[in-house]
Amino acid sequence: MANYDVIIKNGTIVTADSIVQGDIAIKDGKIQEVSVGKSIDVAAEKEINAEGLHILPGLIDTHVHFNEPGRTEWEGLETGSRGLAAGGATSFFDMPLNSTPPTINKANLDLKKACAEEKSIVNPYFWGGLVPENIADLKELHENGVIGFKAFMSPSGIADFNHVDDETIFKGMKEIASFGSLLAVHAESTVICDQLAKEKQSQGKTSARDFVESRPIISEIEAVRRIISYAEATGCKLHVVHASSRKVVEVITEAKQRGVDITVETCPHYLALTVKDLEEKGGLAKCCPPLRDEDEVEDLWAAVANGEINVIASDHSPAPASMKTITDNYFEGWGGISGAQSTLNIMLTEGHFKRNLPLEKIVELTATNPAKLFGLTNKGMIAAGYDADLAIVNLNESFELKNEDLFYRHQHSPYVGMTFEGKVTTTIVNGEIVFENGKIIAEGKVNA
Ligand SMILES: NC(=O)N[C@H]1NC(=O)NC1=O
Ligand SMILES: [Zn+2]
Ligand SMILES: [Zn+2]
Repeated sequence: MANYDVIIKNGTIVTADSIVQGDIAIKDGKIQEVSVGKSIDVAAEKEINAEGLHILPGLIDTHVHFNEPGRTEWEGLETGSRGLAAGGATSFFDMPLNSTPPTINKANLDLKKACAEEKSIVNPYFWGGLVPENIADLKELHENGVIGFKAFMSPSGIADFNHVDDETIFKGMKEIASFGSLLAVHAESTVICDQLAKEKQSQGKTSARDFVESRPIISEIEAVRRIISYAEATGCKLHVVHASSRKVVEVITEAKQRGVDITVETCPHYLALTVKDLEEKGGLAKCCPPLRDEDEVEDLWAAVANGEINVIASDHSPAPASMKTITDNYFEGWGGISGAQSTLNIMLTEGHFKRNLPLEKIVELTATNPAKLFGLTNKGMIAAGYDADLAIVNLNESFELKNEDLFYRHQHSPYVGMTFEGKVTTTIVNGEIVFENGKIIAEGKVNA
């Protein structure tokens, strides 16, 4: 009789504060024992030899758009969660848009939960939406387990998910504060972006550079400053998603120092791609806020290294290839990066290997902080009692990402063609191996 379900032997165990050599024993979906310096010699149903491999807490991707139900032809819970598993992620927080209906009331949340229950091969969590029409629904969404609320301060690109006016922000934040949840914001200034876009388009200026100039860093800063004021006026906890520049992060850091309860996310694309990629790759590299120039990328890495960023998340927001094709007008075509499978690859290649970012820091930003900030008390850590959500990585293996490696509904990504150092060999979710040596092996799931 096996005492454990799985034992991972002789791996290099990476947490947010240490790197040690040891064994990990798993039973009933939980880490039962982590043994450093002494092997666990107990029978197990499955033994994984992790000699020469690194074991990280599975990534918790706090920002994905899996678009199901209703827009599954763009991306779905099955394909999206497979992409995550292949990239070493074991949990995700799905955004309230671009599914139809959007997650703006309990009935819609229930629909999404049912889809995820049936199809996701990693742990699903959900954001609720804050839109001008649903302040009365926020409390019930909170009581039904949403992670927090997401609002757009500028148009979302989706007809059934309206962006918030200032009055909605204020009322919504007051309401969210009353039951102790938090608001995540897409912070770009509607006025600045709309006016600049109109000017550009009326002059026939529609290049990649024109598009980027129509959504300048100051537009993010204006929106972030405004929302910080509302946070201070209402006492609502705030999380700013996808900051594209350290200049945006600095405004947040200054507010933190004043005692504002605020955190900030950035995404791999702002750390690995530039306007040049937008020019060369076209729609594949289009997103909002847009990619910035090289000096901004270096500054953002400095912010990551210095602890000014709380969370790295993918903002995976794909669309069919036809919607990502841009011929000459960059104001057309879907804005959203297809990238959930590559977050760890980018953090390892561009962060650890190229810029000496410690592995512990990568774990902190992709797993430990997300778990702590959003109340996932059993996740984001490798220690006895925690959920057995793990990514096993071979840091000595490199590979070039190919379209056919992607598990998404649409096999494209701006990261295709990049050579990554470090490859995920195995992903374990709640003690079950869901991905191993290039293959999804989750049992009992749709088409697994
Ligand atoms: N609706 C949606 O997914 N929007 C996302 N895409 C993007 O590039 N930025 C976003 O906020
Ligand atoms: Zn956004
Ligand atoms: Zn998003």
